[in-house]
Amino acid sequence: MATKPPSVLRQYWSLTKPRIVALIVFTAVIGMFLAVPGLPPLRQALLGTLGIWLGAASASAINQLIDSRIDAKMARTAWRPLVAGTLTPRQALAFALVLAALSTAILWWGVNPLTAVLTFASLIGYAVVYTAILKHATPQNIVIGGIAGAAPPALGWAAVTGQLHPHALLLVLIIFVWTPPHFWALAIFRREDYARALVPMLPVTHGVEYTRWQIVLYTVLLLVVTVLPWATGMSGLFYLGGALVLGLVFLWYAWRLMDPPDEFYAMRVFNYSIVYLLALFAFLLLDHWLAPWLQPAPVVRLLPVG
Ligand code: HEM
Ligand SMILES: CC(C)=CCC/C(C)=C/CC/C(C)=C/COP(=O)(O)OP(=O)(O)O
Repeated sequence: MATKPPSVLRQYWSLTKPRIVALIVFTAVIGMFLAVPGLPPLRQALLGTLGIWLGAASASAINQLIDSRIDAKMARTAWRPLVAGTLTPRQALAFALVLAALSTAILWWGVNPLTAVLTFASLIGYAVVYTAILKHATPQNIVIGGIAGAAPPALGWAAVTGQLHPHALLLVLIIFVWTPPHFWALAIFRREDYARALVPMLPVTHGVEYTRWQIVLYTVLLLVVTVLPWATGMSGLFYLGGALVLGLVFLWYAWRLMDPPDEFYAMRVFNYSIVYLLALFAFLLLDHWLAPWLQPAPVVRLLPVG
């Protein structure tokens, strides 16, 4: 019996890289919650989430449109709708433009112009600067391009406060430093794909051994950077404990990758990177909510009467 082809709706859905965008939106939502005590204003939070999600989804669709020729050469991406021909480039472009316009309109009029501008800049940063230029120009492509993927917590923060606070930039810094170990672990496993598609990813240009060292170095840096929310007074000891445990496990994974038990081990490191970021941001939020209860009780001074 022939299997039914996936519906058109599903094709458009996959154009938005839904699982990656889900984690991106999750970090934006945490940014919103951390920006204010208690709950963020409902309208800004809902419209902000929708606008950021549409912006990231549009960027992903443009990325697939620009990349369709290299996606065709890679086993991991050869099934994508623009490669398989189940969607035409014209359909993908129209879809991406509608999402980008909706994102900008919702954020500009429903949230604030700052969030609209920053989200649009992230969209261009990923869809154009990273995909069309950096990806083919330098093995540092994902380090520089990582700024766009790291921006969402600041977008969420700006959505509910109308400002960019240094604490929001700290969250951006964390994702920025997380991106190289996240991606290079996958790139080690998929290096033949990238070599075939002539994309200068680090394991192709500098070899696997060098890339493993870079992963270890960035993971150490990540451990240091994740202490900063506690060191600057943004988060408490509950967060710090979680960040240190998660970070040390990441470091252990990265260190084992230097001499891996099998060739699939790099994918285990990659999968852990995703669990790591989810859990780290969950710790930030829980710590933020638990703070009033975890604060040491104020010392009551008994003043002598009279
Ligand atoms: C320049 C920055 C980044 C690069 C180059 C990158 C690269 C990749 C690649 C190549 C994949 C595999 C996708 C697939 O097979 O379809 C992936 C998966 C993933 N990435 Fe990233 N990524 C980046 C940033 C981010 C950011 C900022 C997040 C979220 C905050 C993220 C979350 C994820 C998730 C959740 C997956 C798993 C998707 C799934 O299981 O289907 N990535 N990434
Ligand atoms: C507006 C906004 C918040 C934008 C966020 C930008 C965004 C969606 C970043 C994700 C980064 C990412 C998935 C890179 C992988 O692209 P790739 O081309 O290297 O991966 P591929 O080979 O799987 O296509």
